[in-house]
Amino acid sequence: MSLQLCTDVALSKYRTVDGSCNHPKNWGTSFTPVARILPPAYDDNVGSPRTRGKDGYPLPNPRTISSYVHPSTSDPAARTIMVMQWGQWLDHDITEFPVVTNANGPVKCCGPNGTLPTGETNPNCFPILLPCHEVNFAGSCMEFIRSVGATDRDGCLLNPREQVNSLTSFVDGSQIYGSTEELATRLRDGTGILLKTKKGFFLPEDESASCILRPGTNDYCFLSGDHRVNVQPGLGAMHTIWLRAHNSLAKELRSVRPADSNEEIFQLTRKIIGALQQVITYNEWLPIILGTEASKLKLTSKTGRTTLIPEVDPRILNEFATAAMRFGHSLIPEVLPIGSRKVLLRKLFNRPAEVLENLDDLIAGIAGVSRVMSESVDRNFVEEITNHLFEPPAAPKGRGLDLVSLNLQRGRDHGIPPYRDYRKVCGLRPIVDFDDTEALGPYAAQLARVYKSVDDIDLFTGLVHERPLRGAMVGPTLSCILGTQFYNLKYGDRFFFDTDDSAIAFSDGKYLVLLIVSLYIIKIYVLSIRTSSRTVDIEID
Ligand code: HEM
Ligand SMILES: [Ca+2]
Repeated sequence: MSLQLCTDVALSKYRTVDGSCNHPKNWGTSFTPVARILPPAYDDNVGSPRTRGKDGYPLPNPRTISSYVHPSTSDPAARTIMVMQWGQWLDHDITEFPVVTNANGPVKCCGPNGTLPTGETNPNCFPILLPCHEVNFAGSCMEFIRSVGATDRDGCLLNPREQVNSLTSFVDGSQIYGSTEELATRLRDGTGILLKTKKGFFLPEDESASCILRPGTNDYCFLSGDHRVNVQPGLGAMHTIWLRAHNSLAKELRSVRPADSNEEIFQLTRKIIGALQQVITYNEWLPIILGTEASKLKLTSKTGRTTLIPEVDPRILNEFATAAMRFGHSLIPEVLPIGSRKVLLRKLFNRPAEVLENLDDLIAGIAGVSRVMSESVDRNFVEEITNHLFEPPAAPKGRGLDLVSLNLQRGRDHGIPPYRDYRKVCGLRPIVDFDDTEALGPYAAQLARVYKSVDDIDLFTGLVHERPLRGAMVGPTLSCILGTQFYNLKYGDRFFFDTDDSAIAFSDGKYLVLLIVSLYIIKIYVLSIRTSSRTVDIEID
């Protein structure tokens, strides 16, 4: 986008599709490099993954860490599945690291049936070698390909290596509308005010996507503003709700504002829908995750107006996307309740069928009707994601993935320094040893089964070991990283929903209407985020 265009857009009331022209340095634009809290810790200081601990010995194998210190124990929280679901939905508005692909699509880094690769592989292959005696996976190799490295104008990798966020970092509903002009155009229908649907109510079809369809049915893979829409039906349900929300609001606005152009109606609707993402995230979700820290950091926005702080950098922090925000994987329940059924997640990955056939039951289940809850944020992750992630149907046993191993390997791929360093940045005291249960939580000693030194603990593993702060779901370092990111995404966003910038702001009357509409939506879909009191007897403290 040229400077000239940005100057024009600067006067506009509406966000660009790709997030450009929001920040003076164009930070937060899709397909640009992320920022970091700390410089990377690559083995060669340039871009090779971090694989060695402080004494030069190899770091423990990610799958060994996953098996030994992240057991699959269930520990439901006092929160409905919507707390998990909103987290994933929100994450898909703000972060996605594209991975390296080749001309035929995904790169294969392992041999057939999980055997070790033989011969030459793509230089970006970084597969997870499975430990001996692995019982849950067939073979000895789990697929993993490195994230795309950002390049300079000459096409050379940045030194040190940096990763790219393919989305607008702003909480702006880009998972609904797309983060590139090309996708945004593909998602709009011929009326000019609506988003494309199938039969008026469902997401349109993505013929190039691969998902699991039942033979002899009308199932199809979804197209949306974020391509991960098909990952699991709870997420597909959120995409469907917000697609419908856009279209019904646009029709309402059309009838009350006959003089406005179609473009004006579309953009106004998009602005309101984007604002609602922020209202729910900042006023409902973050206070649940961060407790009183959310108001201490001035993240909640219930009265008054937000003043932009131009020095605040709204880019996504690498540590946030590779480790901190992935705390949400600990919230994932074993089953999704759908009507009277409780369906194991392994049977739901990449299957759009439940969204197409049982949307209402799916939403009711996520909203807590069947009393299946999100899991607590802790070192435990359900087996559905540690032993059966994306397991192909009817394949021989052990062909899935382990999300915890992927998270750890991704952190090393990105050269993320160890947990210890982030305690320091967040003003916390150093870890003493593996008996330091105050720093590392009640299971500190078990970390010694895999790590040689407390200085080597991977950021992701350290963060989910922390004891939650009082009234919050997360511990101190996790709260610090999440808090910093969401502060930056509020005070560095020229279009934050309650901005005091009169060129952009909703008028006082409209601001009030916005809060009322959001309350209505929260009531229907998200109110259930709040403790569903009768089921709850577990205090997180
Ligand atoms: C059933 C639900 C979920 C599934 C199946 C899932 C699956 C995945 C997978 C496969 C990845 C990529 C791993 C890699 O190769 O690096 C990922 C990344 C991620 N997940 Fe999840 N996830 C789920 C829920 C959540 C939730 C609830 C949150 C947050 C509250 C979350 C936050 C993230 C983040 C921030 C990333 C990094 C995305 C990026 O920047 O590329 N996920 N997830
Ligand atoms: Ca976004």
